[in-house]
Parts: sequence; C-alpha cells; structure tokens
Amino acid sequence: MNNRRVIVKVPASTANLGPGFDTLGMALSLYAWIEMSAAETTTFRLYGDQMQGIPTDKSNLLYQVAQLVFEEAGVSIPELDIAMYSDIPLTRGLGSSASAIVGALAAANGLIGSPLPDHKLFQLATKLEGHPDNVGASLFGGIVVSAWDGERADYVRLEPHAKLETLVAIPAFQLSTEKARHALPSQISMADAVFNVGRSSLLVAALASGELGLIRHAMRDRLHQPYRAPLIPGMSAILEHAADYGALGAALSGAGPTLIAFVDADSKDKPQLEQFLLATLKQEGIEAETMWLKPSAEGPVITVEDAASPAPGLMERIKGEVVR
Ligand SMILES: Nc1ncnc2c1ncn2[C@@H]1O[C@H](COP(=O)(O)OP(=O)(O)OP(=O)(O)O)[C@@H](O)[C@H]1O
Ligand SMILES: N[C@@H](CCO)C(=O)O
Repeated sequence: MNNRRVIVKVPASTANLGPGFDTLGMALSLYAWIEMSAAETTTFRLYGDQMQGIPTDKSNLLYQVAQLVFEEAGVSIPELDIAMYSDIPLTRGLGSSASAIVGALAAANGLIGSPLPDHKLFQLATKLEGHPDNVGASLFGGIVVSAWDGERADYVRLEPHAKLETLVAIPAFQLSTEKARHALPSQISMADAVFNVGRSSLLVAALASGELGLIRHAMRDRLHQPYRAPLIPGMSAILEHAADYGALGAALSGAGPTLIAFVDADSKDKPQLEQFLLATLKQEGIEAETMWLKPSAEGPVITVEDAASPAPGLMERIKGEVVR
C-alpha cells in the first residue's frame, strides 16, 4: 500500500478582474487545506461551515479528481482517506470549486511522487472547471493570464505589485457560476468586443508594468458585468463609485456575488471604502462580510509525510492559520 500522507494548502482566487472574462485570475490570501492518504476504505472528514452539503461518498469532487490523477499516471489507489477544511466561501465568486480541484490534483499527484508536471495539472484542472482563470491562479499563484481553446490551455504568470491589496465584500447569498453564466448573451457587438480587448490588454500591461494608476479605467467591462448586475443589487453603484472612495479599481469577483476592490495597501482611504461597499449593499437589503486580502504569491504548498508516523489531525495542524 502507498505509505505517504499529503497535506496541501491551496489559495482562493478572483477571476476576470473586470474585462478578462475566463482569462484573468489572481490568487488570494484565503485558503483551503486538504489531507490525503491511501486507506482500506474511503472516508471523508470535512470540517467547517464551508463544507456543509458537500458529499462524503465517492461522488465527492476531491475523490473524483484524485482518481483522475491516478488514471493519468497509471497507478491504482481506489480507497482514500480525505480530510478538508476551507476558509473559502462556497459559490460566492472566490473560486471554491477551483481550489478544491487544484488542491485535490496537487494532493493526489503528491501522494504518488508527483509524476505529473504542473503544466499537465493545469490542463486537467481547466478541463474540469471549464475555464482556466480560477484554476490557473490557484495552481500558479500570483496573477495568471490564460487562454483555452477547449483542448489546450496556455498561461503567463505575473508577479503582483507589492502594494496591491484587495477588499472583498461577500454578500450573504450564494450565486452559482452556472446561474451567473446563464445570464450572459450568446452574442455581443463588435463595439463591445473591441472595448473589452482594449481594457483587458491595458489591464494586463498595467499589472505587469506596475502602473496601478491605469487600473481604474482598465477594469471596465462590457462582456459580463452589465448582464450579471441585476443578480447583485448594489453592484453597479459599487463598480461606478469605488474609485471615488479610494479604490484603484473594482470588479465583480468571478461569477459573483462577491465584489472586489483593488487598493493601494498604504491608502488612507481603506476605512471609507469598506464603509461605502457595506452601506451600498445594505441599502439594497444585502448583508455582507468584508475581508482585506493580499494577492497570494504561491499556488499549492505541499507537505509529504510518512503515513506511518504519528501526526496531528488536520484541524490541529492548521489552527493558527484558519481565519473564519
Ligand atoms: N471542497 C469541495 N468539495 C466538493 N465540491 C466542492 C468543493 N468546493 C466547491 N465545490 C463545488 O463547487 C460548487 C461551487 O462552484 P461555483 O463555480 O458555483 O462557485 P465558486 O467556485 O465558489 O465561485 P466562482 O467560480 O465564481 O469563483 C459548490 O456548490 C460545490 O458543488
Ligand atoms: N470566468 C468565470 C469565473 C467563475 O467561475 C465566470 O465569470 O463565469
């Protein structure tokens, strides 16, 4: 029997960054942890509020993803002991599904001695998630620019500016990516396509060159945000006015409903910006939780141990790092 125990810490992510629909992603300093080892019988230990409703049988996404890795690598480990704790809220636009996919890929790969290179994990993750933006960020950390044609995913990773910080406002309701994608039109005008190509290109160049002052104009979007706005009351006002309250720029995070503002970490305007986001949502009857998050420079951090050696449980191991 395989005698390893693997623990993986994997970051949340924000996708699109405004105009880069299904293309741009950034890893955030909010994490999930997965522990995995071979077992006689498959068992799941899922901890924390975020894991409520997640299946604890072999239909579980983590189990399914692990089996895909074993299949690709030509090994057989049919029974697994899996534990997971996550600080990443489910179905809120912070890449919970991508972090689960990337965490499970990294854990399963680590369990069998890491035969699959990161590039292969990226292809698998993109196919599973359906788009490369969140999984690229969770897998490589930092800011990831990616493109996928349905077969092949390519990417470039950018180092986030040292002063870049984000404020997320997480509404107290869930919005599935599936529902938020259904709100999108099947066709757009040439004028809107040109608008987005310009903004997305400018945003990547601004992030790559550190010209943070350009972000405000570069984060504008006509591909998805206007169509999703009716699903998130208060969103339009926040995107329009966040810069007046000190944000470098603002966007819907992934498919929403979370809203994200990019901020200079040294800005004195941080309290008034936070107040503006909360008050605007409240005016629409929406309770929200805010969090200040930094870009996460790293993707999965993997620890491999001898499964026979004594070890603390997952919650004991991570207790100093958990935030929620
Ligand atoms: N740890 C997990 N184990 C199993 N399934 C998970 C796990 N985490 C997320 N999921 C699945 O992913 C779904 C959420 O994915 P969805 O794409 O709708 O939102 P998100 O990934 O949180 O946000 P976004 O993609 O907009 O950033 C959950 O409802 C659940 O089915
Ligand atoms: N690019 C995706 C991210 C959410 O999974 C979307 O906006 O639908």
